[in-house]
Order: sequence, then structure tokens, then C-alpha cells
Amino acid sequence: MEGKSLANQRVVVKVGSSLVTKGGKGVDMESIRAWAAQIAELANQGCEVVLVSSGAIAEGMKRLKWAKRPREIHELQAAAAVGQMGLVHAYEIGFAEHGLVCAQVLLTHADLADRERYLNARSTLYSLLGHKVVPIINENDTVVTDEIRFGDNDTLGALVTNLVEADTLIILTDQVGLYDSDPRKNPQAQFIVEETAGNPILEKMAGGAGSSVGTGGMITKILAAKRAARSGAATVIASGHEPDVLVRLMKGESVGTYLKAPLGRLAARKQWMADHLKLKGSLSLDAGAAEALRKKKGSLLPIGVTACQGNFQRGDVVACLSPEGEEVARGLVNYAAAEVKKIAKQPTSAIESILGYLDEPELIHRDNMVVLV
Ligand SMILES: Nc1ncnc2c1ncn2[C@@H]1O[C@H](COP(=O)(O)OP(=O)(O)O)[C@@H](O)[C@H]1O
Ligand SMILES: N[C@@H](CCC(=O)OP(=O)(O)O)C(=O)O
Repeated sequence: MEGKSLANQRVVVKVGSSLVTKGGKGVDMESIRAWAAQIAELANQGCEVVLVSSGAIAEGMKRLKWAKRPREIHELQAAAAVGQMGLVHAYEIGFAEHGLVCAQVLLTHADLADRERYLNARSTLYSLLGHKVVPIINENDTVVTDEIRFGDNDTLGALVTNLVEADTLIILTDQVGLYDSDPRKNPQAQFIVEETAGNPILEKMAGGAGSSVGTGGMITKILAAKRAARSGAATVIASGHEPDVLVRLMKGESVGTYLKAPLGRLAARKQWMADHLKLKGSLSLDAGAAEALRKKKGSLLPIGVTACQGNFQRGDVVACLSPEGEEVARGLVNYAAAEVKKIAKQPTSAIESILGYLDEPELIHRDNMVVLV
């Protein structure tokens, strides 16, 4: 069947733990060789490929001879440090066979939440692509804590897709794509060939991880597709065992599940704000202000804010919550939490007399805001 050709596209390919390590048995050199060969062919056809690879923890556990996945985060981090060596070693061998140089890039949530580090990461990745190097990205597992980790690499794959403004995110996993329910549990499950990323029906279809080494399962892939669609990228979920899967996709063959991006693409800076996984704080809005933001009518003024939470500073990204607690929008706040507490519910004209100065008339200017609903 015909799909959409990937020739000349910038593509992010994400490979999951169970795939990379044969379900935890150790780095699957044969598959890595096959993907490297395909990525080399894509590069010959003008594609730029960024690889997001999981598998460090699974490979580390194998090297350390641990039969059971530990619960303690520091043990998982130790395993990741050991296993990452094996991963990059295998990729280096695989890519070298095709004359390709690869690079290890380890990222954390904090790297992407900080605007300067985000832009640095982006320009480094662009430089690598410019030099025809294949970046191999994983989470920097050894330094993250439980609250601030991506956890699953599907999310990281989507954030990288947005970071490098890729055209397509290809998530390779141990299933041929998305079914309307988990095929491991329901043999009658129906295969989904194409859908629109972000369609809420998809979230109802997806179940959890299929193996003891994978994290997240299908739901994190569906949410990753939704996230990637915000920058206009389509997502393909396909099997990493499918022969020549990447080359066939590049040629326009329909393989796996295609999740197309709805029209519209957020500007790069708004995308960066939308991709923050953890925010410094939030503003509670009254019903009128929440409605105005939903309808994209103007900036957020202090009079529409009833309270604030968190210890944020001027310039931090904060959430704007409706009276029901739904995140309507988020944006760069012009005043710190201590100041917001004083000027909440007040007209703009009162800011100067309350604070003794006026930085900006708005709490969040609409140019610095992204509406999420
Ligand atoms: N609706 C669904 N369609 C396909 N697979 C599903 C679905 N719901 C849950 N799954 C499970 O998701 C698993 C893939 O996710 P995961 O184990 O996290 O792999 P990876 O390591 O590739 O990210 C599949 O093996 C499958 O059992
Ligand atoms: N950073 C971790 C990956 C986390 C994880 O399990 O991701 P995935 O298998 O893609 O669901 C690792 O390399 O082990």
C-alpha cells in the first residue's frame, strides 16, 4: 500500500528497550546492524536521521547479571551507566560498517526546560546533522531523579522531534503498530492503519508495556504522537523486526500505523513552552479569564487571576488553570509568585500603586502564551 515518502525528510527514529535488547537478553547486534544499514540508505536519499535509543538499563542489568529489575532509582541509574557503554559500542560498530559516524547525546528534562540549554542542544544536533553524523540520544539516566525524568523514551522521542523540527517520528517497537486494544491480551484486536494524532479515541485503545523491560507501552507512543503533531510532525508506529522497515517507509510504502498531524504548527518558542513536562507554578483563573484564553482573546491580566501556586520567578513558564483545574494555557509570567499574590484580582491600573513599580501591564502577554485546549 502507498504511504507518504520520507525522502529528503528529517526523521527521528526511536527504538525501544525490548527491541534493542531482545527483551532484556542483551544488545541485539543483528537488529542494530540492520537499522544502521537502513539509516545509511536513508542518508543516501537525503534524509537526516536522529536516533533515540532505549536499552541502557536492560543491557546494564544483563552485564551486571541482575535477574530482577531493581526498584531503587540509584540501582537503575547504575545499570544505565553500565549499559549505555554497550549500547553506543554496538551502534558505533553498526554505523561504521556503512561509513557513518555517530555521536552520543544524553539529555535530561532540565536541559530541555531551560531555554538556553534547549537552544544549545538544538544547535549541537543541527551541527551533527550538518556533518552527516547520526546523533544517538538517550535520557541521561544517571543524573535524573524520579520526579524529573522522561521515564519512557517515547516522550523523549517526541521532544527531540520538536527540538530538531523533524518531519516524521518513527517509533519502532515489538508490535507491528497500534491495535484498537492490546493484542497480547486480545487476539481479536483490530489493526489501525491510519488515524489523526491527538484523536482522543486513540488513548482509549492503548494499554501498558508488553514486556518487563519496556516502559510505558502504547499509551506513551500515542501521547508522543500527539506531542510531535504540535510541531507538525507525523508519527509512524511500526515493528523494528519488519525487514527494511525504514527504507520501505522512506519509499512511501505504508508500514505500521500512520498518525498524521492535524493542520497547524506551533511557533518554535511556543513549542518549547508546550513541551515543558514540569512547570515552576500555576495561576488559577476565574471563569471569564479562562474562557478568554480558550478563545485566544488577548493577554492574561491580573484581574482574571484568583490565586497562584508554586515559587516561580519572572520569566518562568507557568500553567493557567481554569476554575475546574484544567490547564487552559501556559506562558512566560511577567511577575514572580510573591508579586502575583499581591496583584491578583486587581485591575492593571492598580499594579504600580500596589508594587511601587510596573514591569508590564499583563501577567502573561499573548505572544508569550500557548493555548492548550
Ligand atoms: N493497543 C495496543 N496496540 C499495540 N500494542 C499495545 C497496545 N496496548 C498495549 N500494547 C503493548 O505495548 C507494547 C509496546 O510497548 P513497550 O513494551 O513499552 O515497548 P518499547 O520498549 O518498544 O517502548 C506491546 O508489546 C503491546 O503489548
Ligand atoms: N533511558 C532508558 C529507557 C527507558 C525505557 O524503558 O524506554 P522504552 O523502552 O523506550 O519504553 C534506558 O535506556 O534504559
